[in-house]
Amino acid sequence: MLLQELAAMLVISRIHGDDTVPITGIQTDSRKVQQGDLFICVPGLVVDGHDYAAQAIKHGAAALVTERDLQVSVPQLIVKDARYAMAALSSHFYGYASRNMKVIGVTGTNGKTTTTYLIEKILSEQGFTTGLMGTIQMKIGNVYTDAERTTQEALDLQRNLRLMLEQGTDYCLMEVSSHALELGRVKGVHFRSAIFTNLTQDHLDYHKTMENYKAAKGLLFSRLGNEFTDKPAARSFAVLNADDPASAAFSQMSAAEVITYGIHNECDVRACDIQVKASGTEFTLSSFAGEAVFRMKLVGIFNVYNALGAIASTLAEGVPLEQIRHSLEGIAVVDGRMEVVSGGQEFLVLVDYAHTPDGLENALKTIKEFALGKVYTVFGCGGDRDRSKRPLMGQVTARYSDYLFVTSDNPRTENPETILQDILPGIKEYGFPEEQCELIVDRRIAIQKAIDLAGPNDVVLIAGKGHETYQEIMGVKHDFDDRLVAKAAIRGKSR
Ligand SMILES: CC(=O)N[C@H]1[C@@H](OP(=O)(O)OP(=O)(O)OC[C@H]2O[C@@H](n3ccc(=O)[nH]c3=O)[C@H](O)[C@@H]2O)O[C@H](CO)[C@@H](O)[C@@H]1O[C@H](C)C(=O)N[C@@H](C)C(=O)N[C@H](CCC(=O)O)C(=O)O
Ligand SMILES: Nc1ncnc2c1ncn2[C@@H]1O[C@H](COP(=O)(O)OP(=O)(O)OP(=O)(O)O)[C@@H](O)[C@H]1O
Ligand SMILES: N[C@H](CCC[C@H](N)C(=O)O)C(=O)O
Ligand SMILES: [Mg+2]
Repeated sequence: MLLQELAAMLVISRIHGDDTVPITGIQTDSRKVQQGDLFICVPGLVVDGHDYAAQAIKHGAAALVTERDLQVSVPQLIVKDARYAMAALSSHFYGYASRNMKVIGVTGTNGKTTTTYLIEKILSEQGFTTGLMGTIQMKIGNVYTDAERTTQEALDLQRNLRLMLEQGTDYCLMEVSSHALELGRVKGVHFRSAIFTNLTQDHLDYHKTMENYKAAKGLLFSRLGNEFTDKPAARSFAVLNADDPASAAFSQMSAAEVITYGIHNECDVRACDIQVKASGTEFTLSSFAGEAVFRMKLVGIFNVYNALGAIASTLAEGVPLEQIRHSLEGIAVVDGRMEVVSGGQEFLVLVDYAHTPDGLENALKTIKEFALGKVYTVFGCGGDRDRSKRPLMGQVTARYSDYLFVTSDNPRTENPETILQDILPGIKEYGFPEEQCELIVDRRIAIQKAIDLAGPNDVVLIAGKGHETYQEIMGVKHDFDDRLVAKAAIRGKSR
């Protein structure tokens, strides 16, 4: 493709130098540039991509996209907004793949990964080829790769959507984070439907206020369904949680057909007679497509919400209710979400990815519904992330636990001890007994202690890391898997 063809994607742009230079690839990281690539200089929050232009040229960049004239030897496409250019040029370069498959986006504070997994299971069992993009991994065809981020940058995202299309993908299930919406990572993606799970506190380090955070989530819905069509395959749907107050605004800003789900408020797909047990969850579903009793192995009332979002969106795709039920009942666990660790012990050990105040409250409330003995909670808070959620996480764990082990969860560049001290005020404020709370920086020791203390009928919740297989300290990822550490602790339990 010639540089001039890409330049034509932006009205406000000008080329310095030869506009007929061929472009064979696009890169935004100078370290990855190869001969013939177009290097887009992105001004970041940490460094400025313009400072890496020389390195990109040294690696063979055929041209640059910049926000200012850099006086360089290669042709330059000067644009107003490099991030916008990244989305627009990548969409064009990779042939607008999302227009030729159905992309289902899931946004919300908690439940995105789970909901995408449930939908993926239902649709693949209908014989559709599915792709996944989210926190745990990406699936293209039958190949799974570990994910670095929940939602990729526009360049990688467009490239991967293209690869999915080439593998014959019918449906791409995509987690859409608020960072992604705010930073324009999904600009240009044509969404078939968008699902909203819930909005509670997280990421205030980045968004600053809950209003901004909500507005970022809203972007997904404001872009849906701008035309009516008599072709069912071309319609779009906004699938909203009727029990979350943010849904009203999202409903208003979307032109797509709205389908609501929930438990408490009036809605289109509703669960009632819910029973939560350690072995699973049961509920009766009433919907525009009929009624059915669901007996899921997934634990927790929050998983009823995730199931409802999945049911509503797949009913919209025309999947028969009975088959949705069959698929959902077949799912034993979503990796690292309320995952049972068994080593023959007389108490229940659960590894869960709850890493927000609301996520923890949901996980613990669920445990309280079936726990016969005491509840031991091992948890921490991520470094370089929303600090204001730390005391709130302390408070909520104190409310529902008998023993607390406050420990590290990816301190990243922060001092681990400081993070624990940020959590403590919430625990104290609740009036939690001091002798039942320990601050232990080493997560392995914290897990061992909780398991050593637990007795018959007790429950140990190890929260925050779920599927993660590392502990990130000072930019280094050390091997660490809560499930393996818990298993070893059960084996080594001091009697
Ligand atoms: C806040 C945020 O999302 N930041 C992302 C953003 O960073 P940035 O704009 O500050 O970029 P930067 O690091 O300053 O670099 C600027 C440019 O210089 C380039 N560069 C840099 C160094 C070099 O040697 N050569 C070079 O060309 C970079 O490739 C980049 O294009 O662009 C970077 C490059 O793509 C991302 O790595 C970075 O993600 C950071 C690491 C991150 O941690 N993001 C998290 C918060 C995130 O996105 N989380 C969400 C939500 C999680 C959830 O709730 O599930 C997610 O979707 O994962
Ligand atoms: N619908 C829900 N409502 C509240 N909490 C939930 C819900 N679903 C899951 N959780 C809790 O949140 C944790 C994370 O779930 P999941 O990974 O599905 O969310 P996510 O939105 O993908 O998170 P992330 O923002 O990290 O990508 C779970 O382990 C569980 O404790
Ligand atoms: N996607 C979330 C995951 C947090 C998981 C937790 N283990 C942590 O490191 O804080 C984030 O980046 O904020
Ligand atoms: Mg996720």
